[in-house]
Amino acid sequence: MNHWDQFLAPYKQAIDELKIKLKGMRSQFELEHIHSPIEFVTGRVKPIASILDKAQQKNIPLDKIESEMQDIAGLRMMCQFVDDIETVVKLLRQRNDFRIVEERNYISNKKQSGYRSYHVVIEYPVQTIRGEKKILAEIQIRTLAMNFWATIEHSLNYKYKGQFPEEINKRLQSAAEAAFRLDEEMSQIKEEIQEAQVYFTKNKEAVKKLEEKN
Ligand SMILES: Nc1nc2c(ncn2[C@@H]2O[C@H](COP(=O)(O)OP(=O)(O)OP(=O)(O)O)[C@@H](O)[C@H]2O)c(=O)[nH]1
Ligand SMILES: Nc1ncnc2c1ncn2[C@@H]1O[C@H](COP(=O)(O)OP(=O)(O)OP(=O)(O)O)[C@@H](O)[C@H]1O
Repeated sequence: MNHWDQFLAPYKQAIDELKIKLKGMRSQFELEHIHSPIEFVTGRVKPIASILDKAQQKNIPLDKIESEMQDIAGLRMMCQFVDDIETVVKLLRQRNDFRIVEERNYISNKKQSGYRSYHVVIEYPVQTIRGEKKILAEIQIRTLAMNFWATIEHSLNYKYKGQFPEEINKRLQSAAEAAFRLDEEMSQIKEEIQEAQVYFTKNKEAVKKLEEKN
């Protein structure tokens, strides 16, 4: 096994386990027919090239990566409404399978780029054949609109390496503003949307039961 495979193994295990656990939270809401504050969950282990780039940019020596790079294991929890983010954060704070080491609120303090999200850094214990290993993981909690903007901006960042032409910069700022307004509009009609979703889920279940009968 090469050095990187060995180093990344507990991070991969943590992502696999946490994806199941966080998706499990959504299933529990569905089972009880209550609006789930979690729409979907994704996770990834940071690519090696990206770990090395970041270590170089932030002057992190290789033997400090483990303790200083918080996003080698990264998860994202997407929500329909801004209010749901707080609900999700509260649910994370209640859990006892990891410890929260830091929270960063880029919703009340949006970044200069226009980026909005709530970040929770956790210390997660991975059980290995050589005993327990605690690793850091970053959970980003955001609405679908915040995620849309961040995904597009991330791709453009990759292309322009952070140096956007003025025109693109302006468009990104106005798109961030539009995403913010979209979140506000959706919050205004939240109740209506949720009622429609419950109605839709119940209808879907009734059809399924009928199909099973026939
Ligand atoms: N698309 C996009 N994503 C961002 C932006 N800022 C932060 N992120 C995401 O959030 C992660 C880092 O979160 P931060 O809380 O800013 O972490 P940090 O250690 O202060 O800064 P980094 O050096 O960016 O890791 C990044 O790896 C991205 O996934 C942004 O302006 N645009
Ligand atoms: N917490 C996360 N959960 C899920 N996916 C993520 C998370 N963080 C980043 N990603 C995604 O993983 C892929 C690789 O990301 P990478 O780590 O190179 O980017 P980044 O997070 O912007 O990194 P950096 O902090 O080094 O700028 C990208 O598609 C990115 O959107």
